[in-house]
Amino acid sequence: MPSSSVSDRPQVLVVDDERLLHNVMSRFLGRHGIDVTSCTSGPEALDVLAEQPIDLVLSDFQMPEMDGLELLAQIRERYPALPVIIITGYANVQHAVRAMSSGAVDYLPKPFSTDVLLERVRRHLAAPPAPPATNGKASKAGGRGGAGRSRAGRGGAASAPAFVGEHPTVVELKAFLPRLAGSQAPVFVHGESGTGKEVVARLVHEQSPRAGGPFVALNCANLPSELVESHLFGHKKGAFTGAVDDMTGAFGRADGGTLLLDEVTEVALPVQAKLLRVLQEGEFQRVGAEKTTRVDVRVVATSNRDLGQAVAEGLFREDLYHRLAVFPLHVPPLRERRSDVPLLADHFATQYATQYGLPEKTLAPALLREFEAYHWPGNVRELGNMLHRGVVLAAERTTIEREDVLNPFFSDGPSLSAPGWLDGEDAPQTLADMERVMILRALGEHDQNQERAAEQLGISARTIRNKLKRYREEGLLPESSLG
Ligand SMILES: Nc1ncnc2c1ncn2[C@@H]1O[C@H](COP(=O)(O)OP(=O)(O)OP(=O)(O)O)[C@@H](O)[C@H]1O
Repeated sequence: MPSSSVSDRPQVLVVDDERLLHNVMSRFLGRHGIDVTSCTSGPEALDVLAEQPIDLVLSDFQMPEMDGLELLAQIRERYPALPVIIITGYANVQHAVRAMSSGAVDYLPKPFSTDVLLERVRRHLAAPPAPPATNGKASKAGGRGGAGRSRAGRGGAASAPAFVGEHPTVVELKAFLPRLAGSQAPVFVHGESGTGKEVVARLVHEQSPRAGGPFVALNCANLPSELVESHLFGHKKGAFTGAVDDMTGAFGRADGGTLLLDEVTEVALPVQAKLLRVLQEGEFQRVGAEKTTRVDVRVVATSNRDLGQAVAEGLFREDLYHRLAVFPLHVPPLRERRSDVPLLADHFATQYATQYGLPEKTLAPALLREFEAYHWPGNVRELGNMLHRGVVLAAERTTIEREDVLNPFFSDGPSLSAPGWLDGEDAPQTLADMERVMILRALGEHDQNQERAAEQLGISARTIRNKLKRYREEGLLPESSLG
């Protein structure tokens, strides 16, 4: 069993009942400067954790004595900040979702390549194992100490964006990112405004070998047409009236890193030809320059238009489409992942309370229910804005009430009426679903007053009570809305 004799190397604990895997992992990770301690069961793992500092746990999901989830729960309790990666069966999305929602930082579907293993392990450790001077000491000093390593303190992770969400589509998207991030290929992120496309683009950068390089974002939709080229490629002094100095464009600034081209479909056709050239040849000409400039830039492009459709409409070059859409990703609208609303609401409540130095807050249960039924045309951005407002107006209170976010003075208040609530994948599929959504909405609108909600719906309050009881028994009400 490898020991922690080289104390400033990262220490990984592998828990798996397959011994063969131990040898492979410890030899492979050892060659990359990471020490591995292995054991074959959950109870043994807890003993190891009590005795020696560990920076990350890799545990199998299925084990005879104590399964990976049970071990995860024990670790969360004893060492809340210690990162745990769960190894799941191939394509077992349910296991993956359960692992992530139980607090695993990641999951690794079997079989995995050693490259993927190393990439995941490195990502979740405090810092890349090399150079050693930046790792070890600091990570050990701030190490477990009985409560695991601080997640926020893990190198790079503090500044890394978090794509909050546990809906299966979000879990799958997040699991897919590291696989494409390692390549050089362009990524195209499609999704409605405010769904988190830029967050995804930043994650691609953070998880790529370019993470140490610049991340430059350029919104192509906001640029005056005559300046698009300058902003993209830069210009020479005197290239046109107003070009009083040399200017480095976005491609130049992103050299060695990642360039986000937001709303790429808004770029005019002639400029699209130049974009194609940079993507194909890695070189471009600054406006007014004779020489070409070479750059090493990874492009992530986003749009809320369907690229294929933009091509069909003649707005977007087909060859550029094929260049960009090597990895086409779709970020679903929030109404198609409503189960993430409580989590996101919590995330923003904490974020803004911390920002303003206000007490921690939760949403009034009735308001949360309304949020869960709302169709969120502005997606996550809209939810974030509502919480920003709610936190500020709730001020010293610890509960955000309906009036805090839906004040009649606000242009979007006082109702979270949802004309589009029948749209989207999460929309009610059966009459029973629809009935449930309507009952919950009516209760939300009437401050949980069952008599008034019943009156609005033309049913008796007793029916509402009975239905609520059944929804609870069938687990159709989120925990958060039981209060
Ligand atoms: N899953 C998420 N977790 C945490 N914050 C999120 C998430 N998704 C979006 N946000 C936040 O919501 C806001 C909008 O996200 P973002 O700018 O990435 O959306 P977008 O799809 O790029 O929008 P647009 O198309 O309008 O540029 C940002 O403040 C972002 O940090």
